[in-house]
Amino acid sequence: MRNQLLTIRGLRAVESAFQAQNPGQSLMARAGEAAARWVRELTGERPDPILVLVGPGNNGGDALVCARELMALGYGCVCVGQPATEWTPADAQAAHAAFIAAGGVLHPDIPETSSYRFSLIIDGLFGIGLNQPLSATYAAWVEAANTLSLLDDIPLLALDIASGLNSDTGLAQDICVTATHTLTFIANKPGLLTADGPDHSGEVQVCDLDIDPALLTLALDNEAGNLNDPNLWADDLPQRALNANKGDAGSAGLLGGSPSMTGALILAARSALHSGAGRVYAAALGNAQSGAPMLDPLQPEIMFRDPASLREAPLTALGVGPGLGRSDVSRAVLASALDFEGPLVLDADALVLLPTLLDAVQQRHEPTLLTPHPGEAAALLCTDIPSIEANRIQAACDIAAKYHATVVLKGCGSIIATPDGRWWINTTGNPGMATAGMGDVLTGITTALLAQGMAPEQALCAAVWLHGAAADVCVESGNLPKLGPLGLTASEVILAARTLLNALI
Ligand SMILES: NC(=O)C1=CN([C@@H]2O[C@H](COP(=O)(O)OP(=O)(O)OC[C@H]3O[C@@H](n4cnc5c(N)ncnc54)[C@H](O)[C@@H]3O)[C@@H](O)[C@H]2O)[C@@H](O)CC1
Ligand SMILES: [K+]
Repeated sequence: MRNQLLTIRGLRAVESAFQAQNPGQSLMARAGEAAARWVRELTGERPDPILVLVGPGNNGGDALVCARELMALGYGCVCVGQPATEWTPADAQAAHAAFIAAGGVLHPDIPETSSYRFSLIIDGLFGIGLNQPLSATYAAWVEAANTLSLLDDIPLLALDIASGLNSDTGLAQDICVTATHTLTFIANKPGLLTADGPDHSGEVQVCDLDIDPALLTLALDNEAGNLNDPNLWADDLPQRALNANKGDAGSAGLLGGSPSMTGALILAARSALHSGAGRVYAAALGNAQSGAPMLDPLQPEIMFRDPASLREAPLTALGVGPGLGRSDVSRAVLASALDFEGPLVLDADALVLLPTLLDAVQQRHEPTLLTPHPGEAAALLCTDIPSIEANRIQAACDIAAKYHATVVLKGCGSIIATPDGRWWINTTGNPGMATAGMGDVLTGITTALLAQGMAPEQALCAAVWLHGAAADVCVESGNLPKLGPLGLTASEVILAARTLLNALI
């Protein structure tokens, strides 16, 4: 259950099902109490006052329940918000009434803090009900909260989701809370994990409010996704029998490397080799006279072929695109690769050329996997990058459906999607990966796992997870030497991914 990612529609369905099954019980009380518990952990007993920002709906109700709990324990709370009106939702009205009855005061604005400091800020302005830009007053409170948190190093705890962040898409409004912690209710949400979400959510804890898991499963709609987690695919990772020979571990082919971009092909091939493929073949566009490599001196295990003869090798998976270029020759090579009767990974320039070969890719009988970054995704859907980033999950699902392919839309919170509309969000990885060659490494890992017999969905989820986790290992502060985020190289990620892969089998 903890791996499920619910859209707003799914969350509303769970809420309704809960209310139908448990009339009179308040999820808001559970949410507010859980928030107060985390505040106590974060601040310790009897700290300086806590600033509580209270919005007009149920998110504000959560904040008032939390404030009332804290006040009962002797905490000073400075609560800022508008009084309840006839339009305030019923649960939130009850929270307002109980707060006032307990002696609480709602301030119309954030008071001057020159004589004291806050120990923590609670963002209870908006949750999943946010459906328009923040008005001037709320925007001013958000900016003040962000500034106080940053300048005074104060924890900023968002209830459910940072105000200003879209729970489905992870898109932040121009003014949006930058939380250091988020306590999210019922289930995890895609908007916390992709696009702007991670930058605005801080440390995320999921509080399921003790909802019966069966009810959650029943109420799930077909839009729900999951976290990409090793439990989904670790059992499917390649195994080596004691009696194995290299033929049992598959043969990965990599095709690309036009004259000015041979490095991309070499990185992909090295990555496939270090991810367990029994044999790795690489073919660069051009010929020896035009400078195409026929040997990688640092990795002489890779067998180079020319593009025309690559398919004569006993390939069990083929990756096309790293350094492919966009020339007529590149397109012709790609068109011919679409006939490959085995799993095919398409990346980089192959993706940019693919819209002109739509029929051919749709008609493939064997699995196709696409690994676009947002720019390549825009080319695949004949749109622009902002349209892709506006709804990354939708974009990944649209590409998967259009090209009949298993897809990863790379970026912060990579989205893996299948043609039947299922999707996962990957949470490994870090900004150190924003460097040339990283995508080629992912192509190599994916092609190698497919070559060794993994199914497309599992292979892509595993490759994306390993790729990000390897980069995380490289930059983790406990691990010396610290290899990034600045200056992390794709080559270093290849080696770390090998270590993680072997730790998981
Ligand atoms: N309904 C339930 O069963 C539960 C709801 N919970 C809380 O309730 C939240 C959802 O509550 P609501 O649906 O009341 O929505 P919110 O509290 O997120 O938003 C309040 C209302 O403000 C209005 N609004 C949206 N954007 C605005 C803007 N920019 N400026 C001014 N007004 C705006 C909308 O009409 C919205 O309904 C969740 O995120 C969660 O925090 C929790 O208490 C758990 C249980
Ligand atoms: K909030």
